[in-house]
Amino acid sequence: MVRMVSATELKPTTYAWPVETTELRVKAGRHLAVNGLDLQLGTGVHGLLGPNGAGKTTLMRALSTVHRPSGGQLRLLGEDATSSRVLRPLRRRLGYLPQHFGFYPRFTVREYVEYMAWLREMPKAAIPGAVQRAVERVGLTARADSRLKALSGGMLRRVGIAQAIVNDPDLLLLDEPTVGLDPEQRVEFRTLLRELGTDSCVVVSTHLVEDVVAACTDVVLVDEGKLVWQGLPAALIQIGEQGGTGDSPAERGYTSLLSSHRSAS
Ligand SMILES: Nc1ncnc2c1ncn2[C@@H]1O[C@H](COP(=O)(O)OP(=O)(O)OP(=O)(O)O)[C@@H](O)[C@H]1O
Repeated sequence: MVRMVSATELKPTTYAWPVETTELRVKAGRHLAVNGLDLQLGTGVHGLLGPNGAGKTTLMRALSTVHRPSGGQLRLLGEDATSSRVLRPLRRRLGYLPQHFGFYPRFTVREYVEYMAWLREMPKAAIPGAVQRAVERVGLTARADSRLKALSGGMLRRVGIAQAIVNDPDLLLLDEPTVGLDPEQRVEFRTLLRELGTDSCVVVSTHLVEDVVAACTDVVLVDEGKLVWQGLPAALIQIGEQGGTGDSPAERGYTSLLSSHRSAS
């Protein structure tokens, strides 16, 4: 089959990093949950790790443009994401699965993903095919016409992933996407992540270090709203081979990096 290549795909990329933050500060309520974060993320799958309260969800909300930073710089896909002028075209190129996403229980899977495609201002004629592809990619073809209220928690999470990828985003943000997925689905999801990361920037927030090692090209560790460490999964494993607590080298690498960061600060 011959695929049509759009003008957008042929346009040269004029930015070095799909995500670039400098001294980024973002509030959650009155709390400065992201507190001076410097980060550069390229094409690939970035696993965002950190303990409870580290600021991962707040960062994801800022990257998705839902939450406006209170200071510092945020550049997304080459645009200054703090400028309201660029938000609308920028949002068409983003995909976001929030930690808790709202939905209308009486919508079917297909109707919901269609609705999200429409909100992202996709061309009308492209929507039915894009919805079908997204639903197939998350393994929900057989349930495409089921109402959301009839789905299990893991299936709903997969619907959330489908709506996030329906517009083939250049920047895809997934906040704890594997919560509630059964082991078989998690393995399939890792394959999907690897595919998505070949030509876009994917940021996945998770507590599952093994998912990061299996599917990510880059590890980003944050604590108290700051960057603690960034590197290859293999480097995390290597650190874990020298010490730390946990059931796998990657987990030991994670705990070891966090404890040396905490004792240094
Ligand atoms: N609405 C709010 N008001 C005040 N503080 C908040 C609010 N939301 C989050 N916080 C605080 O901001 C910090 C970062 O929260 P955030 O949810 O971003 O962390 P997280 O890394 O996603 O945590 P988890 O792994 O538990 O999901 C925490 O200390 C949290 O208590």
